[in-house]
Amino acid sequence: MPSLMVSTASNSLDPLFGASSRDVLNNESDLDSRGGEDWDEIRSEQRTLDNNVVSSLFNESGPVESKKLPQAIIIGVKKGGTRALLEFLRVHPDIRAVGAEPHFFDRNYDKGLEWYRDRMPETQEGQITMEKTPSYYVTKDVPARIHTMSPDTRLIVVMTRVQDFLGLRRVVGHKHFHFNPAKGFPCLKRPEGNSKPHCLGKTKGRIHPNIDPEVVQKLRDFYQPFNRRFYQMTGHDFGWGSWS
Ligand SMILES: Nc1ncnc2c1ncn2[C@@H]1O[C@H](COP(=O)(O)OS(=O)(=O)O)[C@@H](OP(=O)(O)O)[C@H]1O
Repeated sequence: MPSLMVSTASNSLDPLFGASSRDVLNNESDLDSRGGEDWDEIRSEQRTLDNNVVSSLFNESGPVESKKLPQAIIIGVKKGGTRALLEFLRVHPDIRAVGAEPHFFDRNYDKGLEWYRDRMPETQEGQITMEKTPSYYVTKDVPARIHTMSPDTRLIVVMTRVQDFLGLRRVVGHKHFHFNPAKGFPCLKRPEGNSKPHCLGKTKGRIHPNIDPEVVQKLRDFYQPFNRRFYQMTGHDFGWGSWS
């Protein structure tokens, strides 16, 4: 299970963004934000989840709702399981999230905060508004921009293992998940009823190529000093590169 790093926008993430890393991944195909089949698939996944899972946990006759700027943003990392994390989080009744990646702080910043707010779902008092755009992690201007919006925004980075965060009530648990051996990861299921568990689509759970062990070793050696710096910053040794 991936883990999370949680920070607030007042904690600078600049050390993570070397000048050369600026926008380095923005030209890659972005399966969560491009048009076409993947997009449709995610939109339809979104609808299914909204209809089948989330809405069943909401009280329709609740107080008046309004759109708010996000208090928590999953900013990375790409391919770190950010979609799964967001979908799992939004099962919680105190979390409302926008399905599509808004890319506000990297690509759409000139559209302004009202444009951004308008992308967000309606929320009731006490609910947390969230979004995820993993390319924020590799865009140098993003931390300062989020800080300008609100220094209290929670920034979430998927690392290697899950910890408690956001101070949520314990509502979501094992009963909401089913491990799918073919996919190799857990999928959402409704705790009540016996409908089929809902897995994210074919862009998740790709078959990985075998990588030459020499190349793997080169990558480990290359990243070792960066990992060490990161362990120092976070005060936690993640042990990356030490497994065989
Ligand atoms: N439970 C669950 N559901 C769905 N996907 C899961 C899950 N757990 C991990 N993963 C793996 O997360 C990888 C995709 O990460 P992201 O959603 O962050 O991708 S993206 O950057 O937004 O395109 C993707 O990895 P790859 O298949 O290697 O691409 C998924 O397999």
